[in-house]
Amino acid sequence: MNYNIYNKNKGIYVVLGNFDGLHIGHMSLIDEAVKLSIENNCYCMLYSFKNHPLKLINKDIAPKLLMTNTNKVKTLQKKSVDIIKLVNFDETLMKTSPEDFILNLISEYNIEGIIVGFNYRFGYKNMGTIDLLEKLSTKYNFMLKVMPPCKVNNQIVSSTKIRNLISSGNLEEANIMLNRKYSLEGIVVQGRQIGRQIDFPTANLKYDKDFVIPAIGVYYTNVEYNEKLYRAITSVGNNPTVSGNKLTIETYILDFSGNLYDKHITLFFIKKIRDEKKFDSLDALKAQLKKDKNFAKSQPFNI
Ligand SMILES: Cc1cc2nc3c(=O)[nH]c(=O)nc-3n(C[C@H](O)[C@H](O)[C@H](O)COP(=O)(O)O)c2cc1C
Ligand SMILES: Nc1ncnc2c1ncn2[C@@H]1O[C@H](COP(=O)(O)OP(=O)(O)OP(=O)(O)O)[C@@H](O)[C@H]1O
Repeated sequence: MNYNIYNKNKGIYVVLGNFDGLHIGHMSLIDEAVKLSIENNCYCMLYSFKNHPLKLINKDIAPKLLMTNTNKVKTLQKKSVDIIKLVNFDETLMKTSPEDFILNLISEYNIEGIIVGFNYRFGYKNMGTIDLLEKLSTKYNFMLKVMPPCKVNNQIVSSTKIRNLISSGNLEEANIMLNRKYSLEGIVVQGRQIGRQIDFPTANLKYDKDFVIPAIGVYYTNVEYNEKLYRAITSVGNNPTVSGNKLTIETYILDFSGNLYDKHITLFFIKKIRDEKKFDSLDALKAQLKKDKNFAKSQPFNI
């Protein structure tokens, strides 16, 4: 991770972009960079930002995120990316012109090649285009590879598209574009303890509001706790039956008993089962939960 420990005489193939979610489009760039670096006895580097640029530029329209930096780094390490550089997107960086952005990069690192996607934009006000990057590659003598759009069902995969799919409850399609199951993680906190009265104790997730929350509804999920995986059903909702007044993410874990308060869990969202409903009684809710549980039992582990 630390460039200082690398051999500065060895060249670097670098991928540039935001990379929120590391979806299959992002991965096509990363796979290409890994391949080129191996073929040319160079390093492979991902150069990106710690914080989403829009958080600084206009925080009102900054998107909710798909992935933590910790998980991003873990995934990239598994992919054999040698150098992962996540820089702070600050005022100075924001005001850097497209040419200076590239100049800074090639003066700091021994860049052999740059790999970007077909729609990559860079520098102040996103003024840098692929056309400009091509000119700069000749001027400053680096190789440039522009990857074609990666599509699913004829739709171009993007972080924005995936965020919209998740927040509208289409986890199955989002998961195809991510090539993994969308997950949220956090600590389990106390709820109102109504669940246990109807034999469905639930783990209430203390979720981080910076990340994309799936649409209100009930989901088949898998839960990772203590390095073990369980089938589960998760409600994302306001719990109208018990007059809830805030959005909670509550999970009933099959084949599990024990105290989860203050414990860390990861929820993998696999598919939406149904919409949230206001039931006339707790018994009616319980009857529905039994059905949801039976559905989960019939599903394979899926992460
Ligand atoms: C899989 C699952 C599905 C649920 N579906 C609904 C629902 O459709 N309508 C509703 O009002 N509450 C629903 N709930 C929420 C329950 O009302 C809630 O879990 C229960 O009140 C327990 O809350 P507590 O953890 O605060 O004790 C669901 C909970 C789970 C785990
Ligand atoms: N579907 C795709 N196919 C090929 N390259 C892609 C694809 N999506 C993004 N890229 C490339 O990956 C890099 C990172 O892009 P970026 O993080 O902006 O992705 P994005 O998914 O398009 O995000 P957003 O939806 O926020 O615009 C860029 O070089 C971009 O061109």
